[in-house]
Amino acid sequence: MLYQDYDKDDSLSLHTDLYEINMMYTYFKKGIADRNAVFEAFYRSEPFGNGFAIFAGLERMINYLQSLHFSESDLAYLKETQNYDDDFIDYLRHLKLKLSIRSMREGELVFANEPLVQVEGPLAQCQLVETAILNIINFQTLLATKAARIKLAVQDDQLMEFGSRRAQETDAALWGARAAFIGGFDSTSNVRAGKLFGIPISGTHAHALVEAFGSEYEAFKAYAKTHKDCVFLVDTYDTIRSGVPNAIKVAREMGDKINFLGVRIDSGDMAYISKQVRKELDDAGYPDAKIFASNDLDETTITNLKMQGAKIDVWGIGTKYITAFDQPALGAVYKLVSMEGDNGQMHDTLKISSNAIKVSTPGKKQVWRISANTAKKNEGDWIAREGEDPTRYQALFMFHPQYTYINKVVTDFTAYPLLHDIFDHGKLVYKQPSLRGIKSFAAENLKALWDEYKRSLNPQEYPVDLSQDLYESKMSLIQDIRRKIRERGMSR
Ligand SMILES: Nc1ncnc2c1ncn2[C@@H]1O[C@H](COP(=O)(O)OP(=O)(O)OP(=O)(O)O)[C@@H](O)[C@H]1O
Ligand SMILES: O=P(O)(O)OC[C@H]1O[C@H](OP(=O)(O)OP(=O)(O)O)[C@H](O)[C@@H]1O
Ligand SMILES: O=C(O)c1cccnc1
Repeated sequence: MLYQDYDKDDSLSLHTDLYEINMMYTYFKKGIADRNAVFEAFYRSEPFGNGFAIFAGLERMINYLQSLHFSESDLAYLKETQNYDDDFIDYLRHLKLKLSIRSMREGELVFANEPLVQVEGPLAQCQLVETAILNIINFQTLLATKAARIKLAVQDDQLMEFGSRRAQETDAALWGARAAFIGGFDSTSNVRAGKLFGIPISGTHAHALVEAFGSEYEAFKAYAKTHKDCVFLVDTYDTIRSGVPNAIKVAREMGDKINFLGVRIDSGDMAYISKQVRKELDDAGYPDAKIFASNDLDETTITNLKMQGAKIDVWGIGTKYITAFDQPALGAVYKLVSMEGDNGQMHDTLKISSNAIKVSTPGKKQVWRISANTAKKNEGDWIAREGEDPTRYQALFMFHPQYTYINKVVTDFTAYPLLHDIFDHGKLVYKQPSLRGIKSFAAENLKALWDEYKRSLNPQEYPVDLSQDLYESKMSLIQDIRRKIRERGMSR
């Protein structure tokens, strides 16, 4: 197939790893494809050494799941390349989403080892959607978290997202712009993201404009005559000697005909230069003109520049945001936690590993956020078996699932569940809030988090605890499996 034949790319159902369809085939042939199963997606450690993550990706996940079907061209391709029998191809032809899905809401604060998405339904369908779900939430959650880190560094300054040219292809630029907005950016330079998602778009101009006119004065003047809002890029030749004086000259000449919003610097020592530029603008009578800065910035450089007293008002962030430069993957996984057996009963499943952190927690679960009523801050999250309700306790015993001697009793608390129903047996039952709603939800959530979990360097570990019942059932399942392995003589 050539790129031109991409009109045949008429569904996202093959956006999965081959092994998922191979497993579906086995389940189908062995008659267990429609057995009920529960999978949960979670990640194992906070990205960027952060103290929290911001969940994102639900919008795209919903779109993907709603349109899930195998097109005739998908089926023809599978038939041509794989040795599947016709009855399986026919089964895929008639596949209709039957899954029940619960998920964190976009903009929710989430933490390592808690289920972010829970998929329940026919085993084969649960398996099919693994790759796309992980693909979507891994990227978008990682990026929304990176955005939140950058937002915490700039505090109340304005943040512009400039990443498209450096993103890992077009989808990443688009959904990365959306995740940036959720995490705290004010605007994006990506016009399509503006059109599709309603994110405010904004931009200045590039060095090319100055080079095209051959002089800063000519370029700024031409721009000013064609635009009301003007930010001039002043570092093409010499920021202090030529860029800023030319910007001021044009601003004076144009007077009220333009809004002289400020100047952008894109190179050099930004602490030193911004202070100089601030003085020039103030002395020229433009104290409200803002200083925009860009050039490989991230939360670390921003924090450092602020420490140096840089006079920067607006931050343009591209490469290091959109590529999640310091940690390019979140590493969320998708694990089977419960499965219908031959007797029709559901039983917990578990993946054991010699690495303690990789031992999954069995059973279908709910995550409860425990919030202290007086402080109005989160005490921690409490993962419980489905049906357990912490609100029935006056005092809640919370303990670290690995170091159980780290524990506390919480009284006077409010508990609320974080996993929400999205699909019920294939039917969408969730109404997505507006993107602005999601953005303010994220900001509100961050207010309920103690500062100790929000600092960018070595934050405190937020408590993600298991209920006593869940802890005990996990321990007893581990013992059971170990015993069975020993009895079968498979262990050393
Ligand atoms: N005062 C400062 N303190 C810390 N980092 C800074 C400071 N000023 C600039 N930076 C950062 O230093 C890095 C290196 O900038 P560099 O010197 O390579 O840019 P430049 O050479 O001036 O510009 P370019 O090569 O893009 O034309 C950039 O990530 C920039 O954001
Ligand atoms: O540095 P980022 O965080 O990625 O922000 C986006 C960069 O894109 C533009 O530069 P361009 O791509 O034209 O190249 P330049 O950096 O060499 O000027 C802009 O001037 C920023 O420097
Ligand atoms: O508008 C800008 O200044 C901009 C947009 C994208 C990349 N760099 C800068």
